[in-house]
Amino acid sequence: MDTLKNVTLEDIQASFSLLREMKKTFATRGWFPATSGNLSIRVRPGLEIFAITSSGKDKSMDTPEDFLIIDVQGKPLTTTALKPSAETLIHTAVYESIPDCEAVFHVHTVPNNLISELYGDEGEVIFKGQELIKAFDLWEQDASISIPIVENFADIPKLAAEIKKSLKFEVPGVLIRNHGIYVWGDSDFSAKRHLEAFEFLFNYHIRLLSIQRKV
Ligand SMILES: CSC[C@@H](O)[C@@H](O)C(=O)COP(=O)(O)O
Ligand SMILES: [Zn+2]
Repeated sequence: MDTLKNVTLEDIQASFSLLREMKKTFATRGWFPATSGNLSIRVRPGLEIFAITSSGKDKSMDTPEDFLIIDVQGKPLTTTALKPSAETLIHTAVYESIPDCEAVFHVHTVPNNLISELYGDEGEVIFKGQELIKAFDLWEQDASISIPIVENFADIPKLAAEIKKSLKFEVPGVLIRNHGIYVWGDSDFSAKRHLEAFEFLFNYHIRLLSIQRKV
């Protein structure tokens, strides 16, 4: 098991400041309504030590209590009164399933909730014919991407197991019905790129449907 001895204080501070910047950027976009959302990153490549947002905080505020360090079981690795995100097991499920995963981001937005509800019965939503699909490293002319949608179980271990079962190696995201999206990447940069691309596709699709008066 990886312990805190494997990382330096600088590693931890760097991961906290990276999460702080990301949190600020997403909060400015209104992606953390009502304390929702959570973010994590691997503190050092190859180690199962992660920085994650603490539970129940207003993610648009910047405080000294916003982040803590956990292991791959989701247990805090420091003595702290802070609680890791209530959805920590989803983060650890993704890190366990995707070997090169370095960052996992979760946001609740109206477009991602609408898409998850519109296509929830199908268990997936497929996008094609959009330039932004290239953000997922899909470069072919008729590339398409299918994003899995899972039901929103209140029981987090069950939800995490469901996500683990549904996630696809080549698609860096899963929608949870009427809840939000989890995305990841092999760096914080690519996880952010994936999240922005997903949200663009969702926004576009909802707006197109409403212009066409289909919703
Ligand atoms: C009203 S906040 C929604 C939460 O239940 C949850 O879905 C969420 O995203 C934030 O939980 P958190 O424990 O703060 O990480
Ligand atoms: Zn959530």
